[in-house]
Amino acid sequence: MTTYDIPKPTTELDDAIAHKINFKTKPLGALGQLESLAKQICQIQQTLTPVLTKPSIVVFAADHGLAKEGVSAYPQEVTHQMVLNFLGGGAAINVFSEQQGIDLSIVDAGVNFDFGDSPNLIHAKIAMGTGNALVENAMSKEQLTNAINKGAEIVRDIQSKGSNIIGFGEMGIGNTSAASLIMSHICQIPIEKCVGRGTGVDDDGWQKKLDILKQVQQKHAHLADTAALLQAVGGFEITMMIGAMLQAAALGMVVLVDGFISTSAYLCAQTLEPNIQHYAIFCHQSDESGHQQMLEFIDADPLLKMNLRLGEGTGCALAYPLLQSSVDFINKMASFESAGVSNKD
Ligand SMILES: O=C(O)c1ccc[n+]([C@@H]2O[C@H](COP(=O)([O-])O)[C@@H](O)[C@H]2O)c1
Ligand SMILES: Cc1cc2nc[nH]c2cc1C
Repeated sequence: MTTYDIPKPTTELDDAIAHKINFKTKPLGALGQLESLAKQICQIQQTLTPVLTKPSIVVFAADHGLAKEGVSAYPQEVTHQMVLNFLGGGAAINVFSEQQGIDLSIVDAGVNFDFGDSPNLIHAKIAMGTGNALVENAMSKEQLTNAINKGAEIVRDIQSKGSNIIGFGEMGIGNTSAASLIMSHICQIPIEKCVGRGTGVDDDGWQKKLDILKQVQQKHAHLADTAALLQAVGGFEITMMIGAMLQAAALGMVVLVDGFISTSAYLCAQTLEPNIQHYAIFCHQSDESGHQQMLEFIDADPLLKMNLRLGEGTGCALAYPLLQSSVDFINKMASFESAGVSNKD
């Protein structure tokens, strides 16, 4: 599997960054998490004057063979119907990204539908959905490689148009099942702690989902590495997102991670290239029950906790103004010296 050379940002500017933040006109540390965010963005961009240019959100969409086992509260055709909704401008992510001035692209990574051309649609279909992981591998090795490479190519294109910050969203009926299986394997947490209600299955639906995912785990009991895991149970949107996240970090972009599924892709990316952690910002803690433990596993400090469980990159769009505030305060706030305010001794 292709991997990317992601440099650890140098620590050369760390003292100057800390000094700049600490001497703003505020009690020491009083801007809380906004300060660590500003520091991280300065480190990523290796500057004391960071900028966010052409913020972008990419929604990767795909269908899952496992959906036919009844692991979701909604039917599989909702995946393509929601893609049409994204293209028509009517989904939550359309509303929030427009509100924040964020460019939105929708990627057909493997939806079971033939879309025509549309200004915001990127055609990257690997297949009309994955194989049913209960009975076969979700994807072939070649499909895995193609998905990773395509994700990277999409990000290179977005970066070449001037973007230095990119949010990763997704849409795919059944994809909380794939994400739970990924989480269980990488975090070594029993599957019952990783399975949540997704789009809203009831108690019986949750039990059925758990039973099926246990059977999937038995079917794919021996997985050599992350590539084998993705081949066995991954989704095309999740896999393409991994290639995209790795490429974004390799290009020195700010990587915005959304909810449960987006973080499962990040888990794989971090397993492949641990240095991606320096570039990633975790936008929110989803209401999906496993997300908290997933975030704890990677020691992430999410910006928002709003009981969202939508996906689509909505958490990225909602968190974006906080990133803008962190960049603005470090660039625009007066220092004790420039404003003539007395500092503590
Ligand atoms: O982002 C999240 O944390 C999140 C949590 C629960 C559900 N979702 C969305 O719901 C869909 C998957 O749910 P399900 O029940 O079909 O597995 C998929 O389109 C996701 O974008 C997203
Ligand atoms: C309607 C609907 C919208 C979504 N957006 C992301 N996942 C979704 C799942 C459903 C069911």
